[in-house]
Amino acid sequence: MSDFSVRPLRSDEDRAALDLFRRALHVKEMTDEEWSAAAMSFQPDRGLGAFDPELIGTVRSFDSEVTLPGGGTTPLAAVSLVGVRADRIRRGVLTALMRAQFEDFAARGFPAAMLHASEGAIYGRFGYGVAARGKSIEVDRHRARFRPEVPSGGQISLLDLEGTIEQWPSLFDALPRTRPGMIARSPNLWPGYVREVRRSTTPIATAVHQGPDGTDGYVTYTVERSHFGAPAQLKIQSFHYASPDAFAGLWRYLLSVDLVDRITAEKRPLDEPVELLFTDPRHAAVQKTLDEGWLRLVDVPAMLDARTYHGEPVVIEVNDPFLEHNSGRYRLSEEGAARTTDPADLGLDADTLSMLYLGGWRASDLATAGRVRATGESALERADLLFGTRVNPWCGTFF
Ligand SMILES: CC(=O)SCCNC(=O)CCNC(=O)[C@H](O)C(C)(C)COP(=O)(O)OP(=O)(O)OC[C@H]1O[C@@H](n2cnc3c(N)ncnc32)[C@H](O)[C@@H]1OP(=O)(O)O
Repeated sequence: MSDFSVRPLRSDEDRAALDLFRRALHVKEMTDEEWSAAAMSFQPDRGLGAFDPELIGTVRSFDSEVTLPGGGTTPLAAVSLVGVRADRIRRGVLTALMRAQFEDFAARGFPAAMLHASEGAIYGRFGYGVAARGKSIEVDRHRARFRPEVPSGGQISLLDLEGTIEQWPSLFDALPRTRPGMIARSPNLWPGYVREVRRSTTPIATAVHQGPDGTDGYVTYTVERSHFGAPAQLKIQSFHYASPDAFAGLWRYLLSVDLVDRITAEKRPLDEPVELLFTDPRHAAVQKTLDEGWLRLVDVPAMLDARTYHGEPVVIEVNDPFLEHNSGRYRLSEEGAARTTDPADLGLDADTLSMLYLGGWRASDLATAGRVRATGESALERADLLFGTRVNPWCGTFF
């Protein structure tokens, strides 16, 4: 066990911390020019470093808010840039950084945190769970045909690169965040996206859909092929919409783009019905499903009380060894959530609670995998209904 301490990073240490993170992901350090652009993405005072006395590990976060089941929102700390120097791993550095970061979130009034994980085995021990999953899809453009009842959609207009960059934030912000798990995009996020767009070697296009009440959806994409005449792939990068008309209208547009063979999208909501647009649903194939958002309930009682529930009450017993003050029994009902001494219907660990919380998994399925311990079938049936949501959770923003 090495000796190290954790403290907030000073702003003059931010560049070294970002380079440390990049090296941990096997990416080269930044040039001066890259750093001056990257620095704009940093929310001040949100980095932590581990020192021995050199900088050996780092974590960062920025302020956001997340949509909850029932439509409410709550402040969320979005966690990113997690890395430990390769010669200092597996000595508890990340564990110490996670602990300090949760203390910081509690002090700042963030009851929940979210991240996208580089590997699936890292974060469960800290109470993060796969709260949202996404699917990668591929549409065969030459064979897919729209079913007759699919809405025809409204008017589509294309933005040029500068229009995309300028209008992107307002396009995103104007659309409702309808799914549990969707987060607000901090102004700090956009410079990073803009850098990627400008660096892209293929043109990035944004198609905007106009419904009866104005803009109600957009899709950003690029088309790639290895050489002229080779099969071309249209890659969807962002796709947000507020109505079935916009969803169908944008898909109609995508299939109309010339010189394209396949259309692909990654990490789309699991229940987004792309295949149901086509006469043969197999022409929209699901390639894989992946974790899309890892959630941590930092303040379990506050978060349990912040979402809505349906049906008969359930008492859960939460085991949270990393944030022990969250452990205990909670009664969940349509009236809300409160600590209780009543006997528990279900027992589960904090990471599993995160998986249930946004409605992305059923308690019954988690019980089948041994992640939920239930007193009986009726407890599971009640819990399935209680935690269930109308639509699947989805974060929809990479950070
Ligand atoms: C949100 C994001 O930014 S995701 C990006 C995460 N960063 C990376 O993937 C970069 C490369 N990896 C790293 O920098 C480091 O290996 C980290 C950050 C993943 C882990 O840091 P470490 O300081 O080694 O973690 P720490 O020593 O605290 O490990 C705690 C426990 O988690 C386990 N663990 C840590 N990383 C991993 C992993 N990648 N796979 C499996 N288990 C892991 C350890 O074995 C240890 O288990 P134990 O308590 O049973 O002994």
